Amino acid sequence: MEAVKCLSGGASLEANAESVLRAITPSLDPTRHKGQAGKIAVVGGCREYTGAPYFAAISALKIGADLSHVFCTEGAATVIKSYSPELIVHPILEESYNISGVNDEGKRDISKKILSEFDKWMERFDCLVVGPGLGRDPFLLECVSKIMTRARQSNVPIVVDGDGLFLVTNSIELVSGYRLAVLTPNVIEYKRLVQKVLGCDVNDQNTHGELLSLSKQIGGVTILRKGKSDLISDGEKVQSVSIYGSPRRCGGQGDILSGSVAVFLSWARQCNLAAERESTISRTNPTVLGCIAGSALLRKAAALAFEHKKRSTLTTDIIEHLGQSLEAISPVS
Ligand SMILES: NC(=O)C1=CN([C@@H]2O[C@H](COP(=O)(O)OP(=O)(O)OC[C@H]3O[C@@H](n4cnc5c(N)ncnc54)[C@H](OP(=O)(O)O)[C@@H]3O)[C@@H](O)[C@H]2O)[C@@H](O)CC1
Ligand SMILES: Nc1ncnc2c1ncn2[C@@H]1O[C@H](COP(=O)(O)OP(=O)(O)OP(=O)(O)O)[C@@H](O)[C@H]1O
Ligand SMILES: [Mg+2]
Repeated sequence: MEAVKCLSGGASLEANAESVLRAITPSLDPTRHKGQAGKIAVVGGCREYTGAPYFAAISALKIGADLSHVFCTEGAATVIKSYSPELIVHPILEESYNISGVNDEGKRDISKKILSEFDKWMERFDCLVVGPGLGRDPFLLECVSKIMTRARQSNVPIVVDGDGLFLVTNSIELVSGYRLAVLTPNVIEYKRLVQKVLGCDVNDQNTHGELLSLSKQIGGVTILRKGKSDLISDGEKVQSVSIYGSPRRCGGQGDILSGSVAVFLSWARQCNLAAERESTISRTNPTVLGCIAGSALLRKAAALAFEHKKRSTLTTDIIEHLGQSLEAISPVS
């Protein structure tokens, strides 16, 4: 059966997400060492937000990544560490309010130090997630721009979400033409991107054409437009994931998605390299496969959590169902 079918024109076809999940999820081979199932880093976590980076990073582990790091501000680090001992937390980012008495030269030194701390780790990561709970502090965002540029130079894939999209929308050159970038905008983030990049308002009469144009205009980055159905495009075609999820719209579900996409795209890249037979999946862009798999798994976990918790379903309940949802599709043999 063809796992991924799609049309290149004005329509999208529902992706066969279960086949994608089965094809890219690696077996638990005893010869594999720690790290081979994925090393993910989330860049996010500031004075206001500690939940979002935690949701993204812990989701990556619950799906099956081996190591999950968080790069955040010092204040956020203690909080995130106390949520979970599983996460490796680096308190390296700085916000303006914390360095208000420092002159320009001092700020340049701090920025250099942040980058060199990050550099020690970067080449080890299979994917970065930039943005969950990052905040919008100008000094912090300037440092994160440099981190993204460095990741790009090293060909590390980047999933951009939340405040990372605020940064990228205002500095589109950070991702423009980078085929290993994935943008995961919600309704508002998508609207801002369309306005900035295409110079017009969102056109609900031409959803697919618009998504294709947006992706092409940014040089073929993959875009996952979140909504009632998730729409995914790398500028070649549009695919959708509409599996029934949950009617609860509690905050944090997008953060689960960004951590999940990071893991699945890393797996899809490994599996593409190893693929010998000419299947539809092996010919599909791994960033697109990662989006299809992440969207489908989140929706299945949300449906299961809702079955149990109904109106009181929270993001943490959905995270607890990620493993069970993946097991139902791709069981450990
Ligand atoms: N626990 C945590 O730490 C969490 C932290 N998070 C982090 O927060 C940061 C900012 O992210 P964000 O998504 O809140 O900001 P943004 O996109 O500017 O939206 C702001 C406003 O847009 C509106 N709005 C939203 N959806 C809409 C819709 N479908 N249709 C219509 N309107 C809609 C809505 O406006 P309102 O209804 O309040 O008028 C909303 O207030 C980011 O870093 C993220 O990672 C979150 O991940 C959550 C969990
Ligand atoms: N109207 C909807 N019906 C069904 N599922 C939806 C709907 N809107 C969003 N979703 C699902 O919830 C997931 C998160 O999308 P959402 O728009 O809530 O992201 P977000 O605003 O970035 O979330 P966060 O609060 O984490 O920032 C999407 O992958 C999508 O599958
Ligand atoms: Mg979000």
